[in-house]
Amino acid sequence: MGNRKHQADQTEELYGQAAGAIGVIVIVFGILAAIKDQLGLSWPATVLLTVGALVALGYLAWRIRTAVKRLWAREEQPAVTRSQEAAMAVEEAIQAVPAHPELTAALTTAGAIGKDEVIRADEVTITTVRTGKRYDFLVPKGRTYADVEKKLGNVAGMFGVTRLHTKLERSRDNERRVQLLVLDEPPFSRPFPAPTRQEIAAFDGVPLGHDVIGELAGVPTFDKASLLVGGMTQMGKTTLVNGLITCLLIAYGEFDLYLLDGKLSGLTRFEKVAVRYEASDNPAVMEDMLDELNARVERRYQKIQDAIRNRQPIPTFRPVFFIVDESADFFADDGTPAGRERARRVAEKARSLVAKALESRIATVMLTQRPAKDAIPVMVRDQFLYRMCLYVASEGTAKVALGDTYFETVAPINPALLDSNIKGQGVLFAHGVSTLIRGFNFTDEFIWEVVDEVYARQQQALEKTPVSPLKQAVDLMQSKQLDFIPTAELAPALGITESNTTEAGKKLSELFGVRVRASKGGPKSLRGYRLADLTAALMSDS
Ligand SMILES: Nc1ncnc2c1ncn2[C@@H]1O[C@H](COP(=O)(O)OP(=O)(O)OP(=O)(O)O)[C@@H](O)[C@H]1O
Repeated sequence: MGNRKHQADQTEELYGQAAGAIGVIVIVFGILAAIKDQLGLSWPATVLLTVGALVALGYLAWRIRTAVKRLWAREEQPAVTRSQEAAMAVEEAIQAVPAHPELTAALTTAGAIGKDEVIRADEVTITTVRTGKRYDFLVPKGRTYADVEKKLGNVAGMFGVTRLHTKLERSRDNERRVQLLVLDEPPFSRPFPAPTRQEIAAFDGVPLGHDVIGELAGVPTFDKASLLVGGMTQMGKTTLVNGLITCLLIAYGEFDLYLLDGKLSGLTRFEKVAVRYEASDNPAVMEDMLDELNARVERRYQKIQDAIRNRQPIPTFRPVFFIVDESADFFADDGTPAGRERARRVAEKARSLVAKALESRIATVMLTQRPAKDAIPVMVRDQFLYRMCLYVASEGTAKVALGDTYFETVAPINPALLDSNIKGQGVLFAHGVSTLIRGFNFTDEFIWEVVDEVYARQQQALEKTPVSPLKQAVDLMQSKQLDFIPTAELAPALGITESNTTEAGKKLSELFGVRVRASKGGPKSLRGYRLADLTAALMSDS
């Protein structure tokens, strides 16, 4: 039934098409006849001419249609095409250069680079150094060294080590370059030999210790800077500061050293070359030293003001280092009203001194084994530009030494995670950068040799100073081998005939022209002068 209907439909269509064809032929024939009639041509010529004209018209229509299409395409497509082209180019480039599998996986998982980014294998160099491996590579375009620095803890984890096992260095030539050191074993598992004089002298700044690969590390300068060192007892603070003073004596040029040895014997090796050395844990002694140094600051500021007023260049002052071992004791009070008042004064004077170090070139180094919140007043702590923390039991204690916001800084190192059995290691935080270092442990012989050399230099300089009442006093004491001379004995030697000791003291002060600390000394505890103080006054410029 369906078949028969289909056949009927086909026959019907055939009839329709035949009728249409007959119609078209009749029309064409009519048109050709009309043309023939008009042009007076023969039948073959009329047919050929008409076909030729129709073909030419069809070709023209085709040309116009393609031209219009191309024009539209050009207007609509460029943005899409270009971005597609760029994406294809990137993809091709990525496919062309293989990614470094280890670094790419570590950095993407750590979140230092994006999931769709890679570290190109041809931009990675891996070198084996004596303590581990150094990866030198470029982060993808649009990223910088800081992206890795911010995630250093996570990156270390990806290498199966801790933040303590890593060291990151930035390059001077390219913001994208990262130099990542990954240690094979915990830092400072093996001691590094103490540096030679040449190495210390060649260091660009003041070295404080070795870094984890055994290179010298420290601070660029102590000009306009002070250092606070915290760490639990027996962790190596005193050894570290002995190393620091030794390095300063070797390479920092001429400077005045004021030492307050709260541990009584921690800094004694340097007494010979110090302008003032006090072995005491008495806050009164601290206050007296602070008064002396603050007076120096005042004199220096006076000179700066005078220079500015007179439109003269600002004088360059001789650097001064005030080093206080076990400083927390000096801020403690004995519970009495007088003790509390003194503690308040000491804190204020210390704050003032550290704050004013900026222009007066007086740098303070304070060490404390009790970096508890109240051990060193916050107003004093806040003034230190450089911070160092050796092993402490908790992150909270580390914050006291390194600053309350330390753990929010870039790539911090937690001192509570240090191995307390490896003495002298600590976190140095300077100019926003944390470096794990281990202080030098110089032999006594090395330190004595350096001290003796500096002492000899100081004596030579002393001999060359022009004759003055101060110089006469120093010469007199040296010739008599006296460490202390009572006022009553010194005054007549310098031509003062006053018999009253107080008056004689005043006249001596006028004669010296600078403030020299008079103190009690000698077997009878008489008022007089110490050789160290007279020498210091003679040597110091202000
Ligand atoms: N860098 C180092 N290398 C090897 N040994 C060190 C180092 N630093 C310190 N030590 C050793 O650690 C011990 C403690 O050192 P030091 O007296 O300097 O510590 P400290 O923190 O000042 O102690 P305290 O606060 O109790 O006075 C000493 O025996 C010292 O020799």
